[in-house]
Amino acid sequence: MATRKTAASRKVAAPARVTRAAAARCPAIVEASAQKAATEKTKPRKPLVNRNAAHPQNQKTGKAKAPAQLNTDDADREPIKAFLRIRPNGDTNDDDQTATPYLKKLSDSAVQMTDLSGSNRIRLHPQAQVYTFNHVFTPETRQSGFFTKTTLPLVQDLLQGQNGLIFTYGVTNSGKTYTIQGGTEKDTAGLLPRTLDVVFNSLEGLHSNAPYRPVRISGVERTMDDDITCALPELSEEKAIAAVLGEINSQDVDSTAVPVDKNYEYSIWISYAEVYNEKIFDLLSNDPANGDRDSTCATPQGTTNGIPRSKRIPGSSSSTWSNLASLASLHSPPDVLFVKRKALSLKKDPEGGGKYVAGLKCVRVRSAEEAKHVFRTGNINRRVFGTLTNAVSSRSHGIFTLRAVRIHRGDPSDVSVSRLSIVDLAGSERTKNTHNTGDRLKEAGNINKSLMVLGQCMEAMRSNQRRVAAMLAAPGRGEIDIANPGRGVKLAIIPFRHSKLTELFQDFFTGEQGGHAAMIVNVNPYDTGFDENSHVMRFAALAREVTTAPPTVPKANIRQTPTPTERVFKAHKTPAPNRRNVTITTGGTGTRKRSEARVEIIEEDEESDGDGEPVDVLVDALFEELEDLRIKLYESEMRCAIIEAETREEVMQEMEERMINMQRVFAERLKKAVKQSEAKTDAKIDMLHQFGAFTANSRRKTRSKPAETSIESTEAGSEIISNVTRNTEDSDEDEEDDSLEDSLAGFSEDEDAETTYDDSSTQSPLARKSHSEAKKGSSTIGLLDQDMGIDEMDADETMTAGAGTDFDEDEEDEEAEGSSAVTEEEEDEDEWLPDSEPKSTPKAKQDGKVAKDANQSPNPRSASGVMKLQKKLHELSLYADDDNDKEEDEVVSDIKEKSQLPQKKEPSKTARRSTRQKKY
Ligand SMILES: Nc1ncnc2c1ncn2[C@@H]1O[C@H](COP(=O)(O)OP(=O)(O)OP(=O)(O)O)[C@@H](O)[C@H]1O
Repeated sequence: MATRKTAASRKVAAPARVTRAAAARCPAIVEASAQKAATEKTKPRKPLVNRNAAHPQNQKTGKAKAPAQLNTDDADREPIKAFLRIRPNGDTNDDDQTATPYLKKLSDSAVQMTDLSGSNRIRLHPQAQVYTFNHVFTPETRQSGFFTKTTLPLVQDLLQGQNGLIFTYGVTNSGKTYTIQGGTEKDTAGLLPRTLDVVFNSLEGLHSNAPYRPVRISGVERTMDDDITCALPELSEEKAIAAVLGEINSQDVDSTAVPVDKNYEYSIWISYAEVYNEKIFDLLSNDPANGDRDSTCATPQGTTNGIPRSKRIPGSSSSTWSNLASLASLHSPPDVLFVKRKALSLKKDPEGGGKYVAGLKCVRVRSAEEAKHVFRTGNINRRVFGTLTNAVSSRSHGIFTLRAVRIHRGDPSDVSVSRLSIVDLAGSERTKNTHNTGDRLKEAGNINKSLMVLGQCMEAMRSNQRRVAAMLAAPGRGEIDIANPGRGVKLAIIPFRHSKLTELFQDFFTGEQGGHAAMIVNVNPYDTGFDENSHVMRFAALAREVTTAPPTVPKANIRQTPTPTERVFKAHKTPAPNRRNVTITTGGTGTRKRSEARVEIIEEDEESDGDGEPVDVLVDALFEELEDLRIKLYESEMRCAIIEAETREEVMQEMEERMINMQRVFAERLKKAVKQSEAKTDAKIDMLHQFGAFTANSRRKTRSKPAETSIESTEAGSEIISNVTRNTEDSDEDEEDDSLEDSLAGFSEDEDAETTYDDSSTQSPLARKSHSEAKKGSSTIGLLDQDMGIDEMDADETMTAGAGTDFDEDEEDEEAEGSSAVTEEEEDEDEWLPDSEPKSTPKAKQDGKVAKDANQSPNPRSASGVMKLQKKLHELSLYADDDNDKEEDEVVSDIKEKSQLPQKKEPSKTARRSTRQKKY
């Protein structure tokens, strides 16, 4: 057993003063300060004392021993153990089955938390954080395995006379209650029923009948009552109540047993309290003080205790649960059922530094079954008073305490009391997530306040422990002088008193007896509360650094008579009780008629503890102010989140509209560009067609032309074609030349010429169409050629646009002289066709006519044709877009050049005539 070293000095904190800056920031402080000053006029002000150090016995000496948490040089001090339990997904309907957890297990003792929300909000903390624990339990962990690792060592400590504390911490719906109480299915019993099983399994045959019962924190008193127990509901009643409240936990039995010292006999005692709205209530109380016969079940005649009497429930007993049980079986339940309870006060234990709940019922149990029954009874009360108003969430902190009184078999004066507290903390939650108002907001505020204070206590304890460790490490600075505290290490005040929850735990952290502490952090990684969960994780990280005093087994002071104040409440003036209305619905399933009953819950405030402790108004005011600011912060965070969401929505809509507009504009432009491109291509094809028509007319003549002329012309024609083709391809790409396309569209409509060129590189659909039409024209010409007995020319030959220019000129000249084209053509054919060929057959004439008709386009070599073509080329070049201007110009000039080329070389008409004559 570890012995504790004590420091020879202690610190007394300097009285708190209101600074000007603080007063300016916080008017409430000023007000509180004024109140305080008024109080001080009548009563001499006590300095604010570091309660951890202020033990009355120690004040007698000039130098006091250090508080428990200062003994950092003691190797036996151990940090609070922290276990993480990850809840599985999919137990509740509202869970998103496909959600990705934001928690990843890295090892048996580390997890990584990553915010997957993708929110752009500025966070105070990095998005991915690694947290370490003593052990990380995955969702697959079974209740039995979890119990063995986390709670069983504490049960063993309890039976060896050491104190223990285990509490669950986490946001709402993270599995705290499941961890402690268990589920309804087989093998899902929680750690509390398992603890009861193990305790009674281990104490088999070692039960004591000694008349001792535990009092206050760790005292015992001799009791006259042979059998102290509380009134419990009958099993039938319990089932009926379960029908009303809808819950019975798994009835599994854990068969584990731990070794115990057989030199002792043991008696086991249970208390069950809850802290609700910063008030402590006894969950096992069923006596008139908390809910008497007349007040919980009023008769129709008159009133009792100021509560109007309603219908009396036939056959019901006086207790709350029996009334509830009756409610379940009634055909006509009462209109209003009144239940009343009174808050209990905390009193300072004169034998230790901590506080105990005055009047809290402590029930002796002799078997695990009996203990579970008591626990279920307490749970009924907890649900009725605390959670009926919110069926899905625990709104109170449930504190279940098992006390083991050990009496030595050989020495009846060797009596000690150890305790194990199992605490189911209410879910920490933010107001913004629950949208609570009124009573719910107050509840949430109080829950958060007590958890916040718990965190602050941890923080202060950690920092004090660090400072003391640093001080002890420095030579010659091992003492804190009470007379001159400024010289020693300055320790922060641990704000235990600012919440009922921490006040209750104070003794555990700073008391003489010490103990082991474990914290279970419950997390639902599929929940949306990332921020809340990261807050929980940070709390766990903080708690792991806090150490508790090593457990001791001091002998209990045995008191002979019970203190009357613990049994009887003093008559005093209390504020008006707090009233809440709850509607309980029963039946509605199967044959049972559905009925509703209104339950009015009356909660009276506790008495003033009257222990004369100074209450620091300033610190209280600061805490209130802090709470106000916290709520305001949440509200503003919520407003910011709403504004952010709205702004995002607006921006998104605006962007969407713009995109739709852009899409429309681009679609229109694209349509127009396609149209224009096609028109442009058509225009160019028409131009080619004009040359093609000319070629077709001249083809026959070309064959008889001198070889050099033909070659020269062929090269020129090929060049034109390649230029035009290239330009046509380019023009396909050019889709945005509005004005050019418009003009060309008109141009294209005017022309209905056909083309004879055969170039498969043309890409546009319309061009292809024209191409196929041109092919038709070509085949017509081919037919003509065949009919005329001329071999079909190849493509190059067909495209020899300049080959027959001489003869075209002849035609033009002859036209100008008034001769018909047909006659001239015939003449020419007669002139140039070989002698073996028939000069002119009627069919050939007919086909020649057809060919002529098929080429109605203006002849580019006629004066008007050239002018027209030039005009159109000019238009084309005028409207050509900038990008294609150069190429268009090239083509245009090319065509012009080529069209002029023969003219330059053209011999005079007389010369040609003389040439012909010479030939013949
Ligand atoms: N480890 C688990 N395995 C299976 N189901 C679980 C587990 N943990 C929690 N659950 C289920 O999740 C739900 C919520 O759990 P529980 O009521 O224990 O949350 P809580 O943290 O106590 O919430 P509150 O703080 O609001 O009381 C319950 O339906 C419970 O059965």
